[in-house]
Amino acid sequence: MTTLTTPRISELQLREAGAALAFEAARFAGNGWMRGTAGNLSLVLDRDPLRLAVTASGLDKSELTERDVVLVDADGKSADVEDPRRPSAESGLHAHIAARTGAQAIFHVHALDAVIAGQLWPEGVEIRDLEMLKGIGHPAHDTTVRIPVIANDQDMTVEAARFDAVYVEATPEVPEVPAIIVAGHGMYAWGATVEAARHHLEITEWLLRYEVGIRAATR
Ligand SMILES: CSC[C@@H](O)[C@@H](O)C(=O)COP(=O)(O)O
Ligand SMILES: [Zn+2]
Repeated sequence: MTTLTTPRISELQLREAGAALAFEAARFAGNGWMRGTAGNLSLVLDRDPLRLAVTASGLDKSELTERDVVLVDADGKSADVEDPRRPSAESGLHAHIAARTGAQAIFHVHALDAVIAGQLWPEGVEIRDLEMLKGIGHPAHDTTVRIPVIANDQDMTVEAARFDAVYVEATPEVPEVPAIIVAGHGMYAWGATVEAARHHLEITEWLLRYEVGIRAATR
């Protein structure tokens, strides 16, 4: 059995996280958002110190099993000395989003509409007057919600800094926007539970699909 460097996290916890993430990945792959090896998913298992289960790198995301996760630390580095597998190349940004937002689940997919939206609106995608906005915690009317866009980089410390430059924390009046687009790459969404992160991902993708579609239809 693997000896985890964080004794509070058991092999069973890691497997359960792996099973939950494999289930979500199969669903998202079915939507065409995780083609081939694209995308990665994570779940926070401990806060102090921060530990996440993140999908292992380079795997076909449509056929993950409960074993296909790696335990990582706050820098996105493997926290399991005995696990030879590489965690997702984007683990560092997952860990940063978990730390910065307090989210428990962070999902990254290569949804095509997110990439097109990031190209069309590099300053952020402004959305208003759609009922589906309520699905990411915002009013359907009389307010404009901006999905932030950051540039792509292979260095996750660069991406983390770009995240901080656009992320707006919730206030008592205005909730956070639980999603971000990475230009030329894909999108991230997060939430307090696996289900909340999934809902935020699916609803944001719908909103982006609408914006891209209405733009094409009215040109
Ligand atoms: C077509 S895979 C592109 C990868 O570089 C990356 O962006 C990605 O989403 C998957 O990386 P991974 O390291 O497997 O988690
Ligand atoms: Zn990616």
